[in-house]
Amino acid sequence: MENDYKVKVENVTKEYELFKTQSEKLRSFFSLSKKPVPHFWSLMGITLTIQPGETMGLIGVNGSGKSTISNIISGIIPQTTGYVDVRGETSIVAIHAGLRSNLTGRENIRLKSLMQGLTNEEIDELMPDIIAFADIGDFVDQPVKSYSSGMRSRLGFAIAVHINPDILIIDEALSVGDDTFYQKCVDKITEFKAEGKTIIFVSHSLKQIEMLCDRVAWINYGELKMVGDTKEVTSQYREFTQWFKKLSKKEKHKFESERKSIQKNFSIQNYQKKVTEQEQAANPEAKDIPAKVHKRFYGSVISEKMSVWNQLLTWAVLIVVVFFCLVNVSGHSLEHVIDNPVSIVHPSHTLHLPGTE
Ligand SMILES: Nc1ncnc2c1ncn2[C@@H]1O[C@H](COP(=O)(O)OP(=O)(O)OP(=O)(O)O)[C@@H](O)[C@H]1O
Repeated sequence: MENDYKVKVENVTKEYELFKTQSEKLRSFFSLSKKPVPHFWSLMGITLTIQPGETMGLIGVNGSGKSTISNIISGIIPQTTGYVDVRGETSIVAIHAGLRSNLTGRENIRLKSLMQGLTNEEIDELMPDIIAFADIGDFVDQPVKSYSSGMRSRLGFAIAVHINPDILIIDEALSVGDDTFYQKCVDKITEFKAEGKTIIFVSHSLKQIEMLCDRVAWINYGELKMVGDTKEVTSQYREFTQWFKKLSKKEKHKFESERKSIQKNFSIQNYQKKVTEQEQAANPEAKDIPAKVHKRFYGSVISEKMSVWNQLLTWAVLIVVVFFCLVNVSGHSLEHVIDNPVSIVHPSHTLHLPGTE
């Protein structure tokens, strides 16, 4: 059914600005810098629907955008353009996301559970089960920064499956655990599937994908190359990877740099125009397609740059704060400074250092 979905992403893109320093990033945020910054489009228009109870696999070579789309769906990062509708609570298990390094395992369990809306009493009840599932011994009271990647994954997985999310997103988290833990996770995922939960499963292991997924989406250098039946998509992907492996080092490099160059030079305006034209061709009667496409592209996105109004407001607040600080330091009353503005730079009292007149 068209409307009976758990996750829907339409024409989703993600642009990164490749700043060299933090100050360059800050200057750009306040639109203070005119220096052009190289751009990279990690996603160039992904459209995907995931049904309730479905386990959707995400495959693709390194850097193709699997984690980016998973993070957008789980709300960790915003999309640059496009429509994202997620119906339910998500919980993501990823090697590099979700855990605070300076907090202990136990503190992370509490924090993540609180963020998921659980009460302290519910967390106290769940804590022993989560700790038992993670099976990381005394490390549970150590800061997460001291954990190995396998231990992080164990803890992340244990938390994610116990807080009972509607949508479980597993991003490469099974690849770092040992065999026993891997089996435990597979059993838990199978249990989740049997309960009718929705799962997004990112993996480089086609064996895992084939064992667990109902459908698979192949993300290829920021684009959705193929989506469909697990066997069909994995077989096409295998063909591609076998073809790629046979290339010489130079050919591989050429292929990858051509793809990356497309991602650097992607134009969101041209993409929007293309989508509009395609939809107009499919439905020539409809008059409002450009407006609908525009709304889908920009209707639910948060700008990562400050708008002109916000910039003006920020400057106004800053000026007022500085003014009041100066009035305070000058020692004059506000009325006095308003009547006599120059007095703001002539303090009402002079500091005398000890031993001086
Ligand atoms: N914060 C960022 N700033 C700049 N570029 C980024 C950032 N995060 C991701 N990228 C780029 O976006 C592209 C997609 O990254 P992503 O991590 O989504 O790929 P992936 O398919 O999950 O890769 P892998 O299989 O290696 O985990 C990569 O080229 C990556 O370098």
